[in-house]
Amino acid sequence: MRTVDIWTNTNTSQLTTIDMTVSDGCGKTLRHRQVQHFGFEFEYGANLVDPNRPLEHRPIPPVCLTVLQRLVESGHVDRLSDQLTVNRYLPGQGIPPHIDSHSSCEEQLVSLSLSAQVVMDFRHATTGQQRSMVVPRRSVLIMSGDSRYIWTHGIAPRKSDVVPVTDHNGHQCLTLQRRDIRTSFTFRTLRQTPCRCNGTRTYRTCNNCPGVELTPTHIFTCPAMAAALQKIDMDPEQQLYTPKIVDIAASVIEIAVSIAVVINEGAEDRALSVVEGTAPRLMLAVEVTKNGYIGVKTPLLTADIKEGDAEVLEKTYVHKVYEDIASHFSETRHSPWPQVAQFLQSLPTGSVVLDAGCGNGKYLAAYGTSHLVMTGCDTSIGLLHICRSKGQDVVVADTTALPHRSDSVDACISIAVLHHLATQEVENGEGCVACGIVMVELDRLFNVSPHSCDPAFQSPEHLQKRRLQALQELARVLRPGGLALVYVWALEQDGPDGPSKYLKPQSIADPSQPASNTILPIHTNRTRFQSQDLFVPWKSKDGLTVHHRFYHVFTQGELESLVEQLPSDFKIVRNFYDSGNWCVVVEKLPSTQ
Ligand SMILES: O=C(O)CCC(=O)C(=O)O
Ligand SMILES: [Fe+2]
Repeated sequence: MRTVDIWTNTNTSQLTTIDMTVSDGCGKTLRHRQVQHFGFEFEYGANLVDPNRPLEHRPIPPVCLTVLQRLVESGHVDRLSDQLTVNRYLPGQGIPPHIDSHSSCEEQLVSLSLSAQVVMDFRHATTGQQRSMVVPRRSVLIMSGDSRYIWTHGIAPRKSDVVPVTDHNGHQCLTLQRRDIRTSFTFRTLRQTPCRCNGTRTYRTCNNCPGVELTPTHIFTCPAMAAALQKIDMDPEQQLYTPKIVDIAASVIEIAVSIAVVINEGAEDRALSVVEGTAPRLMLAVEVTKNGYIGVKTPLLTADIKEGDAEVLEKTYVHKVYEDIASHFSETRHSPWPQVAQFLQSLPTGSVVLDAGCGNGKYLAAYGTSHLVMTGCDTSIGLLHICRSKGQDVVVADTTALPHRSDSVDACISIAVLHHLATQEVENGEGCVACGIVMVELDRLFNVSPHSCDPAFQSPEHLQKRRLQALQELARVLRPGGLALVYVWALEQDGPDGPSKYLKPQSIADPSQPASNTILPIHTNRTRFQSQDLFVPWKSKDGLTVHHRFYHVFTQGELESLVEQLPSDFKIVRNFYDSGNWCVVVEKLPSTQ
């Protein structure tokens, strides 16, 4: 795969002549994006081009062919196309993973990107290998060979992408970049020569229904699927789409062969619509490989990703990572921190205590706490399994939306949780100062109204919103007179007793400037933090995979200023620094009524 820049000396303004209005049946507003076809219609649902139905009144605009001609002349593309699809994506929209039909279209696919960059995800249909690639604005992506036939391509429906960048010190970092409206031009050529794949790519026959092809539609109507789910005591419409999907997928697939989405030959729009009708959160993708074999199973995050940057960061770089590393992480988390244990030990006998973000439950059974009634919650199913195996009382819950009743617990602890909550404060160097959205000239040419940033995004309250929300939830569930202990990781790793144990003995202060807000640096473990928002790497046990966890490390006073935003019946009774963490004990004042 190569990306090619062809824009130098090209008059891109001519492309404004492309009419995106949805007027004559060739344009469509799909759930995911707006689409316009030229030359022939590419029928996304059926994944085919009908060669007998040319769009006579809608030929490919000459200006588009001129651009393509340049690519032919430069030897990048082998011929001019006869079919063009223009896709326009708003931030939050995408295209499901798919392989464009090869029975209808020749091998080479050309996709021209205007307006804004996006991250495109590729996945190898047989090995499951995944690659994400930034497709720059004003670039041409040419797919042929394996990238055309064996790798699926897709754009996740979200409002921002995490992309690799190099900071001013030459360090590799990841940065969160908001998406902007993007328009792509996909050129296809109707098939005239036999496909190289020799027709091996067919749907597999359903194990349950002899002679019936396992198309996406069939998967959702096959009685075997419902029966298989029943066998493992699952309601197909409800529980299938829970975070548990990762654990249960393997056993279900053994029984039913296939559940959920088949990504195949562009029939994905249909498959996904079936799923989205019933799936608010997670879905399972089953890929059909080149040989019609149903293989890779992948949990995909869907709807929630659209909600905003903070959720993207937390879901991808906190929740998913803890899910992936749960057992290894748990092995490294044994000893309760002494001051947390002391706090628990000091509580009156019979106190009901909530550990919000309990991880592997190390405080739920800490030494000297048998006089307490402990309950925990976390987002990681893997870690909660570990708690359950120890007989601990836990539920799945996000700390920003606790399921517990108001005024219901005598005390709560939130240890090393708030610093995983992201906000929208990550900025981009260009464009709007508050959110980094950059308007580029082509958007205006396409008649899109200029970006105007929501002023609410700029207020300090907004920037702290999710961390404050978590504190508010602790405050809500606490009974009047109850106490909450909160620990967050400190930016400052040098306390009154010298450098924290986290730092390597030889670690020296980094002389470089703190990284600007535009990038989220990848932190070097056991060194001092250079930035408040960062990714902290976690190496898998075999050393082969590095996961990145998002952190917002707190500066001195930041936690207190959050607590001060709680209603006036909350009072800080103690604030202190403990081994690289900022800590507060907060009391919900007894009711005066
Ligand atoms: O927007 C893009 O670049 C990809 C479009 C695409 O994959 C398609 O139309 O089949
Ligand atoms: Fe495609």
